[in-house]
Amino acid sequence: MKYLSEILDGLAFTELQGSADVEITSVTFDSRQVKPGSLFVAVKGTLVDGHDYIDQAIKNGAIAVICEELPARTAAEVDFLMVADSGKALSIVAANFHDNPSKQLKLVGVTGTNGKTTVATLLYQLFRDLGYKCGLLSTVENQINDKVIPSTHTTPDPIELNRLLDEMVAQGCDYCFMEVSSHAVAQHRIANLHFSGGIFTNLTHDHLDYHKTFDSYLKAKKAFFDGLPKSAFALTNTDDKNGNVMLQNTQAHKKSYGLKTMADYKARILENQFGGLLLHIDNEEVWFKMVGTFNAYNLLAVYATAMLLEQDKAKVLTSLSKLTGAEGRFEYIVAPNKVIGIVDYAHTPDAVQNVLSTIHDIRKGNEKVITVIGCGGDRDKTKRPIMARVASESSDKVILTSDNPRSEDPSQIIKDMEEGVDPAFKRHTVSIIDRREAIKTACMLANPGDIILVAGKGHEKYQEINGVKNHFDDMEELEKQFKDML
Ligand SMILES: CC(=O)N[C@H]1[C@@H](OP(=O)(O)OP(=O)(O)OC[C@H]2O[C@@H](n3ccc(=O)[nH]c3=O)[C@H](O)[C@@H]2O)O[C@H](CO)[C@@H](O)[C@@H]1O[C@H](C)C(=O)N[C@@H](C)C(=O)N[C@H](CCC(=O)O)C(=O)O
Ligand SMILES: Nc1ncnc2c1ncn2[C@@H]1O[C@H](COP(=O)(O)OP(=O)(O)OP(=O)(O)O)[C@@H](O)[C@H]1O
Ligand SMILES: N[C@H](CCC[C@H](N)C(=O)O)C(=O)O
Ligand SMILES: [Mg+2]
Repeated sequence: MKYLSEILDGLAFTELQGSADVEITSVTFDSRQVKPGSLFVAVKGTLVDGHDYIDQAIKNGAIAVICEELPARTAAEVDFLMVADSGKALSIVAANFHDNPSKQLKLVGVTGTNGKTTVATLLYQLFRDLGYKCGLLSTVENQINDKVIPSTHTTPDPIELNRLLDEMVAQGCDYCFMEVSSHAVAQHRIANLHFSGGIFTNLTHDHLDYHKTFDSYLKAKKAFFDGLPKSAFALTNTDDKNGNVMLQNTQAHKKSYGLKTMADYKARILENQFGGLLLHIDNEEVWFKMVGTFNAYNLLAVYATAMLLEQDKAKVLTSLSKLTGAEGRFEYIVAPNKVIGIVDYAHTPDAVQNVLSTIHDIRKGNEKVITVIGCGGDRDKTKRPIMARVASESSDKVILTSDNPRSEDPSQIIKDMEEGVDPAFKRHTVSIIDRREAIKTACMLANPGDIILVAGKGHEKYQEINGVKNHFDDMEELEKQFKDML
């Protein structure tokens, strides 16, 4: 419980109706979650306008409302505060309600199109191994020390986010490593958090359904770096085309990492094979368990962050060399007949390209590469033909299938993908709507030594069709098929 005046600290409001400094029991932006004594923040969303639910919030017991437009008639017993942007206001009141927990932790955010989960998870695993109490907020799961909390978003809403950070403080955490999605920046989910550092991995095509243009997608990512405080570090990948752009307007300490260009933290790949990576990193040669050039970038970003957080170099490299990263990222199994199955969360054109290039780099001879891939429904449609083109050009056989169709017709999603396949590659591309059947077919087509890539769903344990999430696990499907492959 907190007094309204405490929760409003730092919030600029233009008009106030009612003046009682009431006690607030909870803060919410969803009228359905309102309880007696709640502060309701009316936010204009992508589907509906929270202002239309103010009456319902009051009926459910709200005693204060923050909004951008005052309703025609306001209830006398309720405090109304008018603000320019309710989304921003929400992040301020959510942080105040929980006593600004981000200021009591060393909070490091990771942004970029690909690699956020991998980098944040490796940092969490590394700092746990170094003996610290830590939190993790990621696409796969949230963690507070060893407690696992299921995650619904890559970056939670401001209320959930501050609640989790508050619990981390209560559990004595020193650090929190979190993913910062572009949606989160655009929707002010991370506004008003105090970061000790920011990491940029890369920027390639994704989420154009939401951001409309690549430029506004870049601006959302950059806004995170622009907002970092002077005391923080801003660590960028200088090999990425937009790596230096990210640093242009930040007041944080500018730091860089890269494999190719001049950078503060450098690494070179000496060996890249199924068993792992041998890197020349900051003048040391170290074997890592993680595979592929993209993971060399992720490992280097993690190493640089650990150095910026003043950890011991030798301990960091020893610990990092043992880690395997997040679930469903280049996870592989080998069948009794030596067919290799890889599950990877590649769901952008660049990620598909990277994972297939890695497979080509590390396969021993001319083993066939069979790719099973789909694209999510109700998400960026423009990436569908490109993902299919990339997959067909870099595989010996491609099975186009369903990912999470959500509310869309799966056969239409597959048609959108087929449009991208060059006629020269059509012969080795088939479409099978049922993902289970698609994986089974890939296994039937594979000869000993061949490599099957099942892309797009990684760690996900469900397939969402028409609002229903049915149990589905790519690795489990591969394991079922592999058992009988003698
Ligand atoms: C498109 C999008 O990002 N939507 C997010 C957004 O919802 P919204 O504001 O559009 O919600 P809305 O349904 O229009 O409702 C508007 C307001 O009315 C309120 N309302 C609504 C109904 C009602 O009865 N009463 C009521 O008060 C709602 O609580 C809300 O405040 O804000 C919500 C709270 O933060 C999010 O849960 C929701 O995520 C949806 C479910 C989603 O799918 N988001 C994805 C695209 C997303 O955010 N992905 C990124 C990562 C992508 C990546 O990994 O790269 C993520 O960070 O997870
Ligand atoms: N540094 C990287 N550069 C390019 N591709 C990468 C990189 N790291 C991982 N990938 C590819 O992208 C996929 C997703 O990786 P990861 O989950 O770490 O990214 P993410 O940014 O968290 O994704 P999301 O936006 O869905 O949360 C991996 O399975 C791999 O195929
Ligand atoms: N975080 C990503 C996940 C995509 C994963 C893919 N399996 C899909 O459902 O589209 C997104 O929201 O776009
Ligand atoms: Mg992620």
